[in-house]
Amino acid sequence: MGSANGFTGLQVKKPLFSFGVISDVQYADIPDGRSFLGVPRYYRHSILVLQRAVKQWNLLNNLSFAINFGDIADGFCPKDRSMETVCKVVNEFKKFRCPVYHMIGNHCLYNLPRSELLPLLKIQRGDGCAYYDFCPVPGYRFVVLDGYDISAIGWPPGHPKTKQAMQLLQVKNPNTDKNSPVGLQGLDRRFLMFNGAVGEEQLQWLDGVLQEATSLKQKVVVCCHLPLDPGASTEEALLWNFDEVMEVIHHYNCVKVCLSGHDHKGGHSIDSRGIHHKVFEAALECPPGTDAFGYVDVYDDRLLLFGTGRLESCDLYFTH
Ligand SMILES: Nc1ccn([C@@H]2O[C@H](COP(=O)(O)OP(=O)(O)OC[C@H](O)CO)[C@@H](O)[C@H]2O)c(=O)n1
Repeated sequence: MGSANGFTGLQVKKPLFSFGVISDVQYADIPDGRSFLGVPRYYRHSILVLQRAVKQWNLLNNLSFAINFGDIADGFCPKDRSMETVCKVVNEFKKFRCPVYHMIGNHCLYNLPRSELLPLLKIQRGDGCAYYDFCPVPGYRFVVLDGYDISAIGWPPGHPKTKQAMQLLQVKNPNTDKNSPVGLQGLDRRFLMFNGAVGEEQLQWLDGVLQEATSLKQKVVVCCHLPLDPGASTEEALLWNFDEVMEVIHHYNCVKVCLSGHDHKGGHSIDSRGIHHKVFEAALECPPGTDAFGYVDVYDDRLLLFGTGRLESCDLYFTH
């Protein structure tokens, strides 16, 4: 049996399908810098990581699609170069021979408004939201959440969703700089302007999708730029209403794995109901010559993640 951890048995079973993964490319044509916490960021090198990812995915020749977990261009990109920068990264993804499913992150929204960003990423719902689902095979469904549905970034200033987000931040974060977690305790440290929430309509949509998946006996993989479990992520990176989303997910047995980005160091946990949460290591934080991308082999009872470089391989065996 195959294993992402390098252990192999006698029988090699073919996966049902496979897909590529990469997160937080955050490319910009600017000198290297550091995160707020001092972690080095290699803005020009990150697109080389993406190029090597696409090369690997094409060479493998057995992937059905790839998923980009968001933040394709960095917020420090000069605003008059945002469009060309986002297009440059999207064009690298287009060199992959199969479909690429994108999701939006905070840095995407620092660069472009939703009205310009979503058509480039081929997310075309028509209402400005960026959640959707797809079925690569009849037995599996992927749900892509819009973690910035309720957000202080990305919607126009007077938009009801901007107002809702600002009201929540006003209550939850007393700091003048709403990106600062200073003084916030424990899980409350997630109430930062660079995070967001899944809105009521999207929660109802998620509930409907999981109900349908259950009746069709489909296994579900939930994808979101923002992590959904405190065990897999720092508190500062969590979706504001991760608890409400997980309440919907835990109502059903169909969700086996949740995948995300945003917390650049990566992480893994198994939550109280046995669901795996994997946070992908960021392409942006790979020192020159190193990588962070991978691919996933999907079976009936597990996902095997094969990471390259800083993206850690792991076996995600379903517990139910
Ligand atoms: N403790 C912090 C962290 C960040 N900021 C400021 O918030 C803005 C966005 O931060 P940034 O690190 O660029 O966001 P990423 O999406 O790249 O990374 C995700 C986080 O690391 C998750 O933990 C930026 O203006 C920062 O300076 C802050 O004020 N205080």
